[in-house]
Amino acid sequence: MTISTRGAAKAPAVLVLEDGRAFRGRAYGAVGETFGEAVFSTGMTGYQETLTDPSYHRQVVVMTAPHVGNTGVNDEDPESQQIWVSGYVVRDPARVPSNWRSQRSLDEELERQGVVGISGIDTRALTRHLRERGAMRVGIFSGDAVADEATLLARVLEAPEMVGADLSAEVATKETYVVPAIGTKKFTVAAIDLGIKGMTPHRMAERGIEVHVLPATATLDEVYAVRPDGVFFSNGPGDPATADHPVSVMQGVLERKTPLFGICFGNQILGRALGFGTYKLKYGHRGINQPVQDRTTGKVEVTAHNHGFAVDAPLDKVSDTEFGRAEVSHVCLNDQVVEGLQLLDQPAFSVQYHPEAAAGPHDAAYLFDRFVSLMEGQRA
Ligand SMILES: NC(=O)CC[C@H](N)C(=O)O
Repeated sequence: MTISTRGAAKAPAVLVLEDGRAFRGRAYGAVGETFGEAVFSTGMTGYQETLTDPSYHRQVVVMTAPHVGNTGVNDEDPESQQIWVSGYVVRDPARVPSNWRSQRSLDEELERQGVVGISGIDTRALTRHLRERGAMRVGIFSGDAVADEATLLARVLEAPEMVGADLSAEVATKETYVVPAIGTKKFTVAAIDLGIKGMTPHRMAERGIEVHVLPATATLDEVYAVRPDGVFFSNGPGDPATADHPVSVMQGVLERKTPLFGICFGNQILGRALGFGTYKLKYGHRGINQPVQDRTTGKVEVTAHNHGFAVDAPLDKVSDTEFGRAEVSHVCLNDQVVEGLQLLDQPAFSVQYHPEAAAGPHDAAYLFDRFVSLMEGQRA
């Protein structure tokens, strides 16, 4: 076996936060420069699913797990056609990937896709900094891009902020495509792609749903042209306060009382469609072990998260909205953030986290069955 020396051969690199704090390490993946919002993920597995989740577009992901890349990269696990993170930060990359499914190393894959990363920095110190000061803009510079810190800081300060970013159209499909039902087809769902992960239509297909995945720009007429039994709004990058078009399409779906399900960005859009606000969390929830309570059953589930914004809805009362009574159905037990909404007078609900999570945990998979029940109820 050849022990790779790639990591050792890599160029010096520096990570500069917008408040001036800097960390020095070595290049990881592509050499060059990149910018984004610095966020940390606490997942110890599932790095391929993280990297290819379109919701991470324009974010530089800091892995709190110290050892990343151990199982290499395969062509089966990605959630989309490409890596979407704008940069990647790891403490100690695996020098030798080891897994029967591995086809190449993570370092090679990042390089192949032109994703600039940095390794060998104190990711604990960086994470604590982000936890105390909040998510902020960052730049990673390696090779010829390295310059004095004042120059690099000025470049970071020129990069766009996440607040106010309207990004769904940049990551969503341009053309409608269909994911066929597995086995007997029972339902048709129109899924609005705001940055959808591949596993989401798959989880529906497993339940006999034929999924028509529509571009983010789809109109209400285009949604109803597929004659849907249910409408789904996906996860996606950016600030939900900018998502005016999907909000108005969703309001049209709610007026028609078609069964509706939303995940993550889709939950924020339901919040807005009902008249609630959204706000930016200090540093967000990203990882695969977040405790959420389903208040409709009292059960606690361990769940996968990736959100930097949240819905501002009252936890302690039923709200009267334009579309009838609504309540907070799920809440995060770490910080009481709203993690789900449901309407009481019509078949619509959403969650802020990821029941489709390919890398697990799968505690929340029942939510897809809930969506099926709503569509069954409509037919009865
Ligand atoms: N995964 C998502 O859909 C994220 C939604 C939104 N971009 C947020 O950060 O909160």
